[in-house]
Amino acid sequence: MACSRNDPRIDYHMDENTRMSDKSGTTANTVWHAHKICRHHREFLNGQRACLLWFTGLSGSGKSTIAGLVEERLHEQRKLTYLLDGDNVRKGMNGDLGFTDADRIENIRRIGEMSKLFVDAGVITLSAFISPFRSERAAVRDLMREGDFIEVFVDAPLDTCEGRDPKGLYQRARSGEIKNFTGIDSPYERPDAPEIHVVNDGSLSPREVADQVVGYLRQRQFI
Ligand SMILES: Nc1ncnc2c1ncn2[C@@H]1O[C@H](COP(=O)(O)OS(=O)(=O)O)[C@@H](OP(=O)(O)O)[C@H]1O
Ligand SMILES: Nc1ncnc2c1ncn2[C@@H]1O[C@H](COP(=O)(O)OP(=O)(O)O)[C@@H](O)[C@H]1O
Repeated sequence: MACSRNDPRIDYHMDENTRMSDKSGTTANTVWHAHKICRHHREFLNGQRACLLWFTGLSGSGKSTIAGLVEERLHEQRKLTYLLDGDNVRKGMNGDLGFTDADRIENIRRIGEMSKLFVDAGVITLSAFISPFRSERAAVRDLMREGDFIEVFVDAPLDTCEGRDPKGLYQRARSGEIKNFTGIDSPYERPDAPEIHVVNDGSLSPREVADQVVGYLRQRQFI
């Protein structure tokens, strides 16, 4: 399917929002290069509207499970997706970061920038990270174009998460073996106004919860 420069469905103006943020000012002597092929061309090619689904919640709340099921549903509908997941990213690009507040802030900053690149590639991006601080989630939202950032609060009570404890981390945090564990001795700031708030306390199956997220995407015509 060709994408000509006369296609009325495409906004060919350079997207200001594809510029990387520079809070430190260290890129003052670099100049943004506007390439001919932009996000809109890639979305056209992919036959979809890109967005960022940002899953936040306690460890064990079900972020990975729900995000994975949502991705499967999208894949079945021939949508191009990519799922960035806390444990996986920390094994690679963010392998140098731990769980102090400062490291979590840097973790989310890098993931926000990376998510933005995926969205710019025209991909429906799913990012599943505890992302415990409101200010960092707001910073990622600010990186994105209005309407592209969909915050999904995976809400499960701490005692439910602790009861699941699939990796035995809560037990180790309670015994003091792991420090700065979210919900134990490190804070989790609940979202004030997430686009999607799913309660994943076990009263619904993961599939039913994932359906709520897919329903939102359908209702808002992302898919
Ligand atoms: N101290 C501490 N606190 C919270 N979580 C811990 C900790 N140490 C290791 N883990 C494991 O790391 C996963 C969370 O990584 P994230 O990158 O999502 O965390 S954060 O957003 O930077 O807060 C998290 O994965 P999930 O359980 O999938 O959330 C844990 O497996
Ligand atoms: N709705 C649910 N009902 C029962 N168990 C669930 C539900 N959602 C997730 N789980 C289970 O809870 C555990 C933690 O889920 P996970 O997706 O790894 O959470 P997170 O990524 O937030 O740490 C897993 O063992 C998963 O199978």
